Amino acid sequence: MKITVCGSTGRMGRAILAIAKSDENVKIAGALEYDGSRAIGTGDPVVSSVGDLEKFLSETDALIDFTNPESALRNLEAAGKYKVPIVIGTTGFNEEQKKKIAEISKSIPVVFSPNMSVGVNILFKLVDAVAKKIPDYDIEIVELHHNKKKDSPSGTAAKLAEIAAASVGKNINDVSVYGRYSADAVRRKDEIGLHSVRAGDIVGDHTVYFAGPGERIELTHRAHSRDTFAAGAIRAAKWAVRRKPGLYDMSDVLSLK
Ligand SMILES: NC(=O)C1=CN([C@@H]2O[C@H](COP(=O)(O)OP(=O)(O)OC[C@H]3O[C@@H](n4cnc5c(N)ncnc54)[C@H](OP(=O)(O)O)[C@@H]3O)[C@@H](O)[C@H]2O)C=CC1
Ligand SMILES: O=C(O)C1=N[C@H](C(=O)O)C[C@H](O)C1
Repeated sequence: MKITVCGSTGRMGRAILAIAKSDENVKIAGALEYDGSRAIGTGDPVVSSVGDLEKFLSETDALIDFTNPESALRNLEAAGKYKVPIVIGTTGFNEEQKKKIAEISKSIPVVFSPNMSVGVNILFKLVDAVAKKIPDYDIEIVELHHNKKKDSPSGTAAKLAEIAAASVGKNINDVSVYGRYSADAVRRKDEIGLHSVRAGDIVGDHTVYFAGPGERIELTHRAHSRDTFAAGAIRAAKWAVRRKPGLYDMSDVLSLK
């Protein structure tokens, strides 16, 4: 399978290329960076401009994107034009951008997930199960990431909150609270709080708290290495090339549904 990676010199792009190089079933068709990046023309494989994406797509079985929401949408449109399946690991999309992703997935397979690790996708299931059993317990989510991360809360924390809210019969837009900085920050009963820590080189930790009278449950996932996300992205790409057009996530890839 031939893959092209957008955001190839980023933290995730480098991890994906390293894993792809050690997989005899994967060939790297393209390693792309934004037009004007100092990385262009350097590296092994040589980094090319995303401006040439269409040229690479004709030789690509699956595109993998770990960039930012704006460039991911441009790359998705090109993938749609060339009918190339795409794996989107990028996070931080707004509702309108998510609608665009859903629209283009009518013509190509799109695997779109804020977290490609096996463990976090199991955590999604655990949170749903626990929330349904104890819907009256207070739910709070804390995520920790490295000090270079742009979006907050993490895409994973946002998804955990969405799942927890739906599991107790709420819409996350009605109950989410981001941090608490106020002289009047007393918790409302149905709030779901999301809190972000940015420090050092933390790869990514997520904890969901369920707190009730005299006790609490903490469900925590800690990523030790970006390899877990990178391996998941490559697994998703291999899976996507055998699928019909549609919007999929890692629970489809991992058969967790
Ligand atoms: N789904 C998952 O499992 C995971 C998702 N992520 C998400 O992936 C995204 C990337 O994370 P990370 O690798 O840490 O971030 P980085 O900033 O390290 O990497 C992003 C890369 O994309 C490059 N880039 C920017 N614009 C373009 C463009 N138009 N075309 C091609 N490349 C471009 C950046 O270049 P430059 O730095 O020069 O701007 C950079 O090299 C984030 O949204 C993050 O939240 C991260 C880990 C796991
Ligand atoms: O930016 C990161 O690093 C990560 N981003 C993803 C997110 O926003 O959820 C996944 C992972 O936690 C690492």
